[in-house]
Amino acid sequence: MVVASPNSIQTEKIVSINLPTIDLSKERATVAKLIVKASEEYGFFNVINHRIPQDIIDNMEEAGFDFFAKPASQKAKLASNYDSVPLGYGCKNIGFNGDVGEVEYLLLNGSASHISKISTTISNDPSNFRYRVVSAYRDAVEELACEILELMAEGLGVPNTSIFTTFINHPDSDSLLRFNHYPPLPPSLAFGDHSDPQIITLLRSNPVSGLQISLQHGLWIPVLPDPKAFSVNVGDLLQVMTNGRFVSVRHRAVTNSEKARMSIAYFGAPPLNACIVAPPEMLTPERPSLLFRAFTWAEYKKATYSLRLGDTRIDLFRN
Ligand SMILES: C=C1C[C@]23C[C@@]1(O)CC[C@H]2[C@@]12CC[C@H](O)[C@@](C)(C(=O)O1)[C@H]2[C@@H]3C(=O)O
Ligand SMILES: O=C(O)CCC(=O)C(=O)O
Ligand SMILES: [Fe+2]
Repeated sequence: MVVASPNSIQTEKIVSINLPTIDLSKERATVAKLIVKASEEYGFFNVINHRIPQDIIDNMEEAGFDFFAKPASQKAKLASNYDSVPLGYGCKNIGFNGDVGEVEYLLLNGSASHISKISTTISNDPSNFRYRVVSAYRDAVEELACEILELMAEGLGVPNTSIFTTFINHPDSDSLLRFNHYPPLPPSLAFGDHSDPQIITLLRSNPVSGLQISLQHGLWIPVLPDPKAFSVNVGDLLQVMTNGRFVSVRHRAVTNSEKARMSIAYFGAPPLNACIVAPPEMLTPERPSLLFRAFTWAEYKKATYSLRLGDTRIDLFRN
């Protein structure tokens, strides 16, 4: 079905299709194959029966809504530029290079000092916020991300099935958590077209639409929120490590007039010094040579932050 896009989102077409939903409780080899197929065809899929306890999700969502309901002056105190990354609170500005949108966000990294600073400002019960809310959520989604990455390696036939998980399991992994809050506004672009630079993203939102993915230039597919599911998308690094078999899909978020939307994203990233390169098993008769040169996550991250949101940074690393 093709319908006209909202006026303020220019002239692109919005196309509805059913994206793959993968039931993690089904037979392992079948699940692994389905995940590989979805990662190749869409770079994006939903997982259900993920076994993350609902109270861990509810506590995190409640903390997010409580935070965004605070006065602007209080939230603004949490803006920070840590290690050249815009961590903490941001409103309408995305990154350092002039990208704007109707989103306010809270970006957290795993460092104890950062979460501890944020916790004392955000919550009257910092220890509860830090350990029982944020850390519990992060541990749970990280475990789910590892399960999915193991299934991907199995489905791809890579003998070392922990090839991807070792990066995000690592104590120095550079993973991030991000709350995005979209106020109810006439349909407009709130978080512009981009791909996620890391290995894998696990995203969920309250039951309000807004996320769209692009499989073909100019065609946008709305992703309907499913309260039972986590949305999973392939990041740039996983596209590189699968030698282009998996696609790091471009996506964006739009506002709607009726309801506020809040999404929570986990970006699974390797340690800064990790070397990113496709393993030999990814070389096939169809792709006999490496499409991307080897690089470290530090190099890739530097390129990411020096560019605009919508830039295709991965192209800088092609052979
Ligand atoms: C404009 C930018 C914001 C961003 C860093 C960048 O320079 C380009 C990529 C952006 C992005 C998109 C996915 C994630 O939300 C994010 C945290 C990331 O790792 O890359 C953001 C960055 C950000 O908002 O800091
Ligand atoms: O809010 C959303 O659905 C998308 C957010 C997103 O793409 C991001 O945080 O990188
Ligand atoms: Fe994203």
